[in-house]
Amino acid sequence: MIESLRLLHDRITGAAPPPELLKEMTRAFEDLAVELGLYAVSEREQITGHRIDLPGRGQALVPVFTVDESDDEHVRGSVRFGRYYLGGNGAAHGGAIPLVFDEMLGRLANAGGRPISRTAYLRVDYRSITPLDRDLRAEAWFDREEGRKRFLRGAIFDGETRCAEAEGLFVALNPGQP
Ligand SMILES: CCCCCCCCCCCC(=O)SCCNC(=O)CCNC(=O)[C@H](O)C(C)(C)COP(=O)(O)OP(=O)(O)OC[C@H]1O[C@@H](n2cnc3c(N)ncnc32)[C@H](O)[C@@H]1OP(=O)(O)O
Repeated sequence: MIESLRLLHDRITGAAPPPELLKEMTRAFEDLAVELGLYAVSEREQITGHRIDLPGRGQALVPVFTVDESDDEHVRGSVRFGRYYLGGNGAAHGGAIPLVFDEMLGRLANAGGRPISRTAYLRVDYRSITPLDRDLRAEAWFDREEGRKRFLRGAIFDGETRCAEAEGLFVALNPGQP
């Protein structure tokens, strides 16, 4: 379902249907929303975002980061920004790119049986435009650890071109911390 939703996001962003069809589709979306509302659950019971076996954890917010190889200190894979993430002139939106870094760095920060941490800061440098509809190489790695503080870095490449890079601080949560 989430795969279909991602496709729908891309198609809606890139389409200009006639008004009658728009009305018809709007009604269909509203009907779906009403039906899903009948099955509302708590955060703990929800499926999306909790399915680590599915692309993008089965959530539709963040572009899917596909892991090719990983260990406790490093992860390497690919990411593709669909039309939904358009900023302008074929380039991904500057707010969409940190979503990917937060996901990549955050998952690595919490990998290897480490206690759960949260993002304290995420700094992103945009080195070149990040093109849509291309498989981009994405990497994240541990830089250093100081007590509860975990410093991680990451980068996204289009071929040899460095599109964006990031540094994030993740702080391990104390017991009982939300
Ligand atoms: C299937 C599931 C998969 C799940 C896979 C999920 C992957 C996605 C992961 C996404 C992760 C997120 O987006 S999490 C959501 C976004 N982040 C948040 O909402 C976090 C909100 N902020 C907080 O909760 C808090 O500020 C914390 C936890 C980050 C830190 O608070 P704290 O625990 O009280 O600790 P505190 O004493 O303030 O700080 C500890 C040390 O860190 C330093 N420090 C703290 N913040 C900063 C900062 N912004 N910049 C510099 N340094 C900082 C302090 O100076 C201190 O250094 P020193 O004096 O010790 O040297």
